[in-house]
Amino acid sequence: MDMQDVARNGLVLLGCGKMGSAMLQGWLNGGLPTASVWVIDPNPSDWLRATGVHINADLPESPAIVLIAVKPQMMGDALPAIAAMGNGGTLFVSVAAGTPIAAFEDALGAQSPIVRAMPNTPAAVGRGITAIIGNTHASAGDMDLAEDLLSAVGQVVRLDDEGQMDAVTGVSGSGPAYVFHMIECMARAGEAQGLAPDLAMQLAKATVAGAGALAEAAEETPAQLRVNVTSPNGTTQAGLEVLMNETDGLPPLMENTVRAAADRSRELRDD
Ligand SMILES: NC(=O)C1=CN([C@@H]2O[C@H](COP(=O)(O)OP(=O)(O)OC[C@H]3O[C@@H](n4cnc5c(N)ncnc54)[C@H](O)[C@@H]3O)[C@@H](O)[C@H]2O)C=CC1
Ligand SMILES: O=C(O)[C@@H]1CCC=N1
Repeated sequence: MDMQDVARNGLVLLGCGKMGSAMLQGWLNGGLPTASVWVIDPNPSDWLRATGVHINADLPESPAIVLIAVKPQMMGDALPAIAAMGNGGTLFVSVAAGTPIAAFEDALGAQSPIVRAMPNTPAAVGRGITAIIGNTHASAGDMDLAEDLLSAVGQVVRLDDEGQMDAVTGVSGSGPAYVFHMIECMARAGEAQGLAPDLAMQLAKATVAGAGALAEAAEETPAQLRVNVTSPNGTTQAGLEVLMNETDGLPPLMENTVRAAADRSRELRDD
């Protein structure tokens, strides 16, 4: 099965909030026909209504893919709507944080191919990164199909152990929020140094976006790129002495941040 089969047999999206919309936007931009998409969501957004996809309509009996993008806490209410598609040719892909593959096998049938994925919201502009792992019934073809689908909205990496998903969630699933907060903080700090709010925000956004693009494109490591900015005894050195402090700078703060998110992912499994 490939993306043409997805267009032919249909894609069902269970839950289309922030993450579901980010991915759907990427697929529609990439050419997936709206007529091939069925969304189940009790509260469809204006954006979703305007896309022209089927919303809360009769579902195809055997779609190529069901993408599950509801909150982990809503899973029990939401899964019965798609349970009849289990144990057939449909591939289930869940992006829910915390919810383990075993929970989907219980709800959708032990023979169902299931891929657990952790994407992130830059998928909306084709710049996401998604980690995936399949259950024993997910064939090589199923994994390739999941990778094809998710590659349409950014990079895909495969995990070999479901236990890695909590750490992945702490780094890249939640990570965009850390970076957005860094933009907010840089802009606020610029204001504190006398810049107008709009200018401070423009400088902060462009700096984070440009540094990210350079980090991705350059041959050098991020550490070397940092050194390239840092003139001896110059301004960057003065700033980094605060930011890189091992006691109260970014290293312990980021370690605690990622740990807290990963711990929460572990807790969600047990909720
Ligand atoms: N927002 C993010 O950055 C990321 C979110 N995720 C995961 O994606 C999933 C969705 O998260 P968000 O999109 O942020 O949440 P959200 O709250 O924006 O979207 C959830 C959607 O599910 C719908 N919904 C509620 N009950 C339903 C039901 N019974 N049947 C069908 N739809 C139902 C809601 O109306 C809403 O539109 C979560 O499991 C989360 O862990 C994963 C990676 C990143
Ligand atoms: O905050 C959350 O629980 C979800 C999972 C990763 C990003 N957002």
